[in-house]
Amino acid sequence: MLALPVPLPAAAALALFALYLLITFLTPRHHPQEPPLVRPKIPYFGHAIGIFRHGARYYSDVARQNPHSPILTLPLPLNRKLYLATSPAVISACDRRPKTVSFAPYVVEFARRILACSSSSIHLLSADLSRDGRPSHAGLRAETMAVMRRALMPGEVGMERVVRETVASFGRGAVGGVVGSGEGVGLFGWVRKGMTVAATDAVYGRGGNPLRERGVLEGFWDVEQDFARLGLPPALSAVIAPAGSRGRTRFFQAFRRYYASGGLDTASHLIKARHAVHQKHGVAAHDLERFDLGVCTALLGSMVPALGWSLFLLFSDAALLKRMREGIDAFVAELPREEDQLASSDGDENKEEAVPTVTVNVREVADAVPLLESFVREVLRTLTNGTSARFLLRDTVVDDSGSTYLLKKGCFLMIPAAPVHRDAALWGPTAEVFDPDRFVPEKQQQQQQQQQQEGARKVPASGWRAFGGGHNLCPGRHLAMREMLSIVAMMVVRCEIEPCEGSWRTPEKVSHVSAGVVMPVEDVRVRIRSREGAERVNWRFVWEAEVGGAAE
Ligand code: HEM
Repeated sequence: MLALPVPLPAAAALALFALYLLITFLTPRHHPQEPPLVRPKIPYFGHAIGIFRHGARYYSDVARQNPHSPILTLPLPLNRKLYLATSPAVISACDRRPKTVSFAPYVVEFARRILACSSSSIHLLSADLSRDGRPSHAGLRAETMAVMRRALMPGEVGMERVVRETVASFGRGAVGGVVGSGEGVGLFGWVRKGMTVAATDAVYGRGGNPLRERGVLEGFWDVEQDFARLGLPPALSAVIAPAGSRGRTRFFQAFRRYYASGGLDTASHLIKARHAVHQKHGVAAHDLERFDLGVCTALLGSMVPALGWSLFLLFSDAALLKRMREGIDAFVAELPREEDQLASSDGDENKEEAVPTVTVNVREVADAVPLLESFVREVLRTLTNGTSARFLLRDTVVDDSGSTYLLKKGCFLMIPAAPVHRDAALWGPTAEVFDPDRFVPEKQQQQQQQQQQEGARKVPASGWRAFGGGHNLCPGRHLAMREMLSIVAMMVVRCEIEPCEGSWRTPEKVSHVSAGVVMPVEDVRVRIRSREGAERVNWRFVWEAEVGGAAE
């Protein structure tokens, strides 16, 4: 019999020792000045598994379990480290250092893994980070963001048009489609389809909108669902995320046809301005369609669940709906009705009747009914699960109430919004409660006075982070708020939403990497019908000075 050179228990011990050495070697060292270390429950891999499985919710859970420090260190496999910042002071300190606490490396990784861009585009994006880590102001990424920020500024004609067309299209397509049919629909699925079509029609042009091609809309949402898995190497992601991989390919093909067939001619200023920057920097033709996956993710990823939850939380709360309706109905009742439009009545061409046109300026509604904006802000406060992701390009020191923390070059930094939004030290004892009146000015004043009397801290601007913060603060925030306020106001005026089951049931929530707002695990079956008297009106919901805009 062949004798083993080493007895079995000794070999096992040796192997374990080698593994221990390997893990020790690959476990990052912790400097005493760095934020306190949180060891994972499953040695070595624990945090990585948690992040992969639970996304942003994992950060909130770790923060909740470790309330003693405003910033924490999470060791990751392969010698990597992630800092988790949760206090407004540390967060503001990080936000103030965009050159060293940078988002740019994530953009490069996103383009490489999710958009699967060619090496030439990766090179162009990487050029935004010069050798010493300072972002360049003339690179592809910096210029693209600059034109996007400009195009999405309040008051920009293009931006106003996008809001108006999105709201009108949602009214025409989504509301017009279900009202009167009497059929049950899944509320969140209905919002998803209606908003995807409406928002992309407004941005890419209705005629050539690639999201209207068969299967592309569904494919896009499969990509969002499989987002984390699509970041793996393509051969692997095709196996473990087949729906997302197919959806991504279908999306790219549809956008390739869009550019090839001159779809850009009818696009919004936002898309045309981005395209001009791409041309200027020589982005390869086959990468154009890939960057649009990034645009659609930003445009819809958070907006769709946020709108779905807004409608759910409003229509499932009879008392809240009543208060909202009283305010908005009173405002709308005062508006002039233009009786000059004739419409044929229900297919009978000989019988025509006058249909009044009512133009509702939602900015004025929001001024007259502060509950509307307060409600939407509270939806975002309580259901946001977004995370500002950053990368340390140099060693940096940040402080909080006299304590200083060293953040090392090459580490990740995550700023999840949820722990800040649920911090009782900022929001008071009702921090965890959904309070639609929280942001109504009178209530805010009362709260501030009370906080002053109790010597408590005022909620700082960085305490509400639904749209992130600092240099990378969401440039679509005005668009998003205007569209949400307009669509909520329109639904209040025009529709009734009732649960098919007889009573409302709140769905469980899950967080997805690509969405800044939690998603429902299951949809809620509802019936949507027109409010009595609302169907024979030609409604126009506009924002601010666009009273001359196109009617539905
Ligand atoms: C309710 C809807 C929305 C929410 C909650 C939301 C939230 C966010 C958050 C949390 C970030 C990351 C900010 C950071 O890193 O600190 C972000 C970034 C971004 N958002 Fe939004 N967003 C919404 C709608 C939109 C819309 C409609 C657009 C329009 C295109 C948009 C475009 C962008 C872009 C381009 C970025 C990247 C900014 C950069 O790289 O500097 N977002 N958004």
